[in-house]
Amino acid sequence: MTSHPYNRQTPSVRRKAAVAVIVRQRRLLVIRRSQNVPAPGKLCFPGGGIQPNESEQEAVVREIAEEIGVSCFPQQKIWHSQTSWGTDVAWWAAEIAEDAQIEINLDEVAEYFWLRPAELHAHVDLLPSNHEFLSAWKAQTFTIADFSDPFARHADD
Ligand SMILES: Nc1nc2c([nH]c(=O)n2[C@H]2C[C@H](O)[C@@H](COP(=O)(O)OP(=O)(O)OP(=O)(O)O)O2)c(=O)[nH]1
Repeated sequence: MTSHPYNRQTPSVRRKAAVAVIVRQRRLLVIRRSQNVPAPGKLCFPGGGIQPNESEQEAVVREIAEEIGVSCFPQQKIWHSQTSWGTDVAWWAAEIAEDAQIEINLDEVAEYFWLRPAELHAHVDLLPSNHEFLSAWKAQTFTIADFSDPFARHADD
């Protein structure tokens, strides 16, 4: 048996998820998953499973409201992947208001951070599929508006 964090899911059930990539001042909004959810303690983006009859954008909006208590505005689908445990993940660039007050739902989220892509890439607790996302970004498989060279050192870093 493999030991990935989601291996208790039935392989024949293809699940879909949508996550929000939220950027502020060259940093990404990252959550640490609580102890009550699969992959406890891992770092990832806010997001989650898409419910039946829900669009990817609707799932992003709902999950971000549930997890971090803010309104979120999906802008563009930037990537799509399939995890090693068979979940289809849609990666959406999304915005929150500059003055949005983040209030995490402690049932699902232990804490949140704003991290540079390089810091996240090097983090030992990063969810493996998010590592793949960062590698694809680094390889310019996709781009994110106003953030063309995410791993370059910057004067403000
Ligand atoms: N939330 C989130 N899920 C991610 C990321 N990267 C990634 O591969 N996933 C995968 C893990 C899961 O297979 C799926 C959604 O996970 P989840 O556990 O957050 O979703 P959820 O709370 O809605 O779970 P459920 O209620 O649908 O069972 O997407 C990410 O950055 N954030």
